Amino acid sequence: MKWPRVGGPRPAASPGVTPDVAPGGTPALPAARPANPQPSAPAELDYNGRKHRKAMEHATLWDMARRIPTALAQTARLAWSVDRRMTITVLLCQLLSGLGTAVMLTAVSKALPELATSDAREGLAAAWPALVVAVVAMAVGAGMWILADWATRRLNPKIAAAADLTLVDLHMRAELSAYDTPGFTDRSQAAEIGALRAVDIADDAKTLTNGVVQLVSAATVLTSLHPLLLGVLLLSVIPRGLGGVIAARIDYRVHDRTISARNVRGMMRWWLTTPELADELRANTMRPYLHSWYRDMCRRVVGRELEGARPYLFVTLLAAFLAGVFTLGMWASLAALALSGSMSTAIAGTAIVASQTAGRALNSIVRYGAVMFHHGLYLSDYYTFIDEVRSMTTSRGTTQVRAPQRIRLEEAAFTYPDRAAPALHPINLTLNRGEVVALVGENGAGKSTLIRMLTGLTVPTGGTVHWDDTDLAATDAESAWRHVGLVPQKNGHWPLRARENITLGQPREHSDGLIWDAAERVGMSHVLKGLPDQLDTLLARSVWGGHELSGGQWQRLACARAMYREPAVLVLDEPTSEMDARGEHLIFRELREMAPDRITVVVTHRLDNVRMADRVIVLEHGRIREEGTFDALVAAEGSLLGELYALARDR
Ligand SMILES: Nc1ncnc2c1ncn2[C@@H]1O[C@H](COP(=O)(O)OP(=O)(O)OP(=O)(O)O)[C@@H](O)[C@H]1O
Repeated sequence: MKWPRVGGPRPAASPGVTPDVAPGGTPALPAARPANPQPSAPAELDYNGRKHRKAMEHATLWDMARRIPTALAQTARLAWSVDRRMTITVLLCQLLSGLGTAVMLTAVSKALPELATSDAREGLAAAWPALVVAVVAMAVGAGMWILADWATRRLNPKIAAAADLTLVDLHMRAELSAYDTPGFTDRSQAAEIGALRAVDIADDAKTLTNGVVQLVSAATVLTSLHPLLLGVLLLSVIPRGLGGVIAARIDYRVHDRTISARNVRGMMRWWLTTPELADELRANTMRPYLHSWYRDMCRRVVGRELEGARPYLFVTLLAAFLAGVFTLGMWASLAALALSGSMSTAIAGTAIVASQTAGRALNSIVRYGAVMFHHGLYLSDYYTFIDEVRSMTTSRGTTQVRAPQRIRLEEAAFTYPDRAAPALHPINLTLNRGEVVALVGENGAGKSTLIRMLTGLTVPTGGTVHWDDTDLAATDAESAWRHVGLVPQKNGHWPLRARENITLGQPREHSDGLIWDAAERVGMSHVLKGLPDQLDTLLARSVWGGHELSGGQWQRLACARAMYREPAVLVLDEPTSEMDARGEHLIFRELREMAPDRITVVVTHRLDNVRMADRVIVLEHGRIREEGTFDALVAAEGSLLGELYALARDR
C-alpha cells in the first residue's frame, strides 16, 4: 500500500542534536520523518471470554446428545419463568403436530391399499375417508407449527429481556470484591453471550423438539406397519445425519476462527465512528493507519469465511449423494419385499412417504441439535454465572445504619484479592461530623481504597469500620449508602435528562425547587436554563435530540448530584480536576458551607484546595504518614505534604 507522507522528505533531528534554526534565529520545529514505515498487520487477537472455542470441534455425537437435554431443560426453565401460558402452548403444539404426522401416515397407509385396487373409481370411493383424515391431520400439523411459531415469537423478547435484566441487576447488586475475583470479566462476558443467545435457543429448541416429535411419529407408524421398516428408515437417514453434523462442525470452525476478529472489529468500529474520539483521530492523522487496520480485519474475516465454503460444499454434496444412494437402496428393498409378497405395495408406499417425513425431521434434529449444543454451553455459563453472582450480592446483615456522628477505623486494612501486598496497611482513624478532611498522597497511595472502606463500599480484609457503634461489616449496606453522597474519580455521564442527572439515586420531591438549588450551588443553573428543554433536556449527544456538556460541566453536575442528596457522609474524589478556577472555587466554598451538618472527605491532588480542610491526612504506600492542619504539615521539617506542595509550586 502507498502510505501518505507527511511533511516531505526532510531528515529527522537525531536525539541530542540541536534542532534546526530557521533564518531569523527562530528555532525550527522538529522535522517530520522522511518516510513513514509500512503499518504492521493487526495483531492476532484473542477474546479470553470464549471458554467454548474448541467445544464444537472436539465434541462427539455422544457429547452433543448428552448435553442437549440439559440445554432444553434450561430453555424450558427460562421460558416458564417469563410466560407459562406461551410455554404450555408451544409444548402442546409440538405434541399435536407430532400426533398430526402419525395420524396422517396411518391414514395414508389405510388409503393406499384401497387406491391400489384395479378400479380407480371404486378405490377412490373406498379411500376418501382415510384421505380426508390425512389431509385434516396434515393441516392440523401445519397449523400447530404456525401456532408454536407465534407462541415462540411472544416468548422470545420476554426471554431476552428477562435474561438481560437478571444479569444487569445482579451486576449492580454484587459486592465490589466480586469484580476483583480472578476471571470475573471473562465469566461475565460468557454469561452475556448466554443471555443474548437465550432468544435463539428458544427457537432452536422449538425446531429441534418438533423434529424429534416428527421422527418419533414416523418411526412409530413405520414400526407398527412392519418392524423391518425402522431399519430401512435409519439406513436412509444416517448419511444425511452424519453430513449434517460434519457441515455444522465446518460452520462452527469458521465461526470460531473469525469470532475474535469480528469482535475486535466491532469494538474498533465504535472507536472509529464515535464523536468522542473524532478530534483525536483527525488532529493526529490516525485515519490512514486505522483504515488499513480495519480493512485488514475485514479481509481476515472474509478470507476465513471463504476458506470454509469449499469443504462445506464437498460435505453437503457427499452427504446428498450418499443419501440418494441409500434412498434408492431403500426403494429397491421395498420393491423387492413387495414383489416377494413379504410386504404389501400399500405399506411400501407408506414407508416412502414416512421416510421423507423422517428425513426432514432428522435434518432439523441434526442441524438444530448442533446449534443448541453450542448455544447451550453459553446458556449454562449464564446460569453458572448468575448463581455465582447471586452468592456474591451485597448482603452483610440486616442492621439498619443511621446517619453517623463519627466514623471510626480500627486497624482497618485492605488487600485486593489478586495482590500479595496490602493496598492499605492497618489504619486507625476517626472522622467527626462537622469536619472537612482532605486525603492527600501520591498515585497509588491508597486514597480511593480508604474511601471505599469508610463508605462501606468494601468491607476491610482486616480490622473494622464503625459508623458510631455499628460495625459496617454486619449491616444492611443499602441503609448505609442512603447516607452517602459520593463523587468518584470517574463519574457517569448518564444518558438521562438533566433532571435525573441530578436526582439520580434520590428523588426527593415532585417540584424542581431543590434541583435548581443544587444546580445553583455548582454554578450550573444558567447552563441548564440555556438548554433547549431546560431540566427535560436529554444529556446524550449520541442520541437524537440529546445535548452534550463539557467535561467540567459534567463534573459540576456530579457535585450537584451529591449535594442534592444532603448526605451525612459527603465524599469527593478529585471532584474538580476538569473544572475552571471559578467552578473549583465555588465547589470548595460550598463544601465549607455544607460542612457543619456532615462528615466531609475530599481527595485532591491540587494542594491549594487542601487549605480549606480542617485536617489533612497524608497517605504513603497504604499507610498514614502525616496528619494535621495544612499549615502545620507544610511547615514541618521533612513532611511529604511540604515536599508535594513545593513541587506543585515549582513551575
Ligand atoms: N481493583 C483493584 N485490584 C487490585 N489492585 C488495586 C485495585 N484498585 C487499586 N488497586 C491497587 O491498590 C493500590 C491503591 O490504589 P488506590 O486506587 O486506592 O490509590 P489512590 O491513592 O486512590 O491513587 P490515585 O491518586 O492514582 O487515584 C494501588 O497499588 C493500586 O494498584
